[in-house]
Amino acid sequence: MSKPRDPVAGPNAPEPPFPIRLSGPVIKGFGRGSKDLGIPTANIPADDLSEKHPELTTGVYYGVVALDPKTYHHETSESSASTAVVLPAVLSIGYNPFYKNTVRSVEIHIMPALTEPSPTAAGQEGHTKFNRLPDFYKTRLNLLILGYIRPEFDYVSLEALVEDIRVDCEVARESLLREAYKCYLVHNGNTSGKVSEDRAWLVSFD
Ligand SMILES: Cc1cc2nc3c(=O)[nH]c(=O)nc-3n(C[C@H](O)[C@H](O)[C@H](O)COP(=O)(O)O)c2cc1C
Ligand SMILES: Nc1ncnc2c1ncn2[C@@H]1O[C@H](COP(=O)(O)OP(=O)(O)O)[C@@H](O)[C@H]1O
Ligand SMILES: [Mg+2]
Repeated sequence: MSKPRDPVAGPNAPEPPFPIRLSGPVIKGFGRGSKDLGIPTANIPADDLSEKHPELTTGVYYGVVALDPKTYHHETSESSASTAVVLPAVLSIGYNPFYKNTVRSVEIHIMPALTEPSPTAAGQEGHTKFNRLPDFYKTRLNLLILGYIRPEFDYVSLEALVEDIRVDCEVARESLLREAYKCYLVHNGNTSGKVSEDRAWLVSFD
């Protein structure tokens, strides 16, 4: 048996180089996320990543995302149609060693709001059902990466890869529930200037 993973990742407040801003239209990947793994990932272009963010090494990260409300309407949103909803996310940047890709990809799995029960919590009956939204290809996506979880690995089986991504979702969730991270997801009166600035960038789609 491998040893259990830490329930949270990274320091108690984001430290440089985080938060890192990434943005792009949602593009087609290899079509494996939903079909093979049952885990949809919104892919965004990775072309100018090494030039713009040389500090971003391959690996798994957590953060927060917003989708352009002009083309994506969140079903359960209480906000008006013109305000983007901010949701927690877990993402992988790299070559997916299990699939031996030759190009780097940025793939984001959007999780339910932290106020909702986690579909990926341990000890649930049967197969894990990962969060699924209506498709939003071509929609613009803004992402603030807030912390690093682990390197990318190769796996002995598809099941082992899926189980590690399930744990990544739980680690991301627990990490984002800390006050200095939660403030990116929910407004509270005393957010600092820098957090408000990053949040304003996150939900702006011109
Ligand atoms: C949180 C997260 C962690 C991941 N970790 C790994 C990993 O360690 N090794 C790997 O080969 N792929 C990893 N992946 C990538 C999956 O293999 C990938 O999402 C899948 O190949 C779907 O690709 P597609 O969008 O091109 O269809 C990870 C994906 C996510 C969302
Ligand atoms: N929770 C989610 N997180 C990310 N993408 C999702 C989610 N739910 C549905 N999607 C949709 O599924 C697509 C990704 O599915 P995936 O099987 O990874 O295909 P692809 O290989 O084209 O990226 C996204 O582009 C998006 O439109
Ligand atoms: Mg994908």
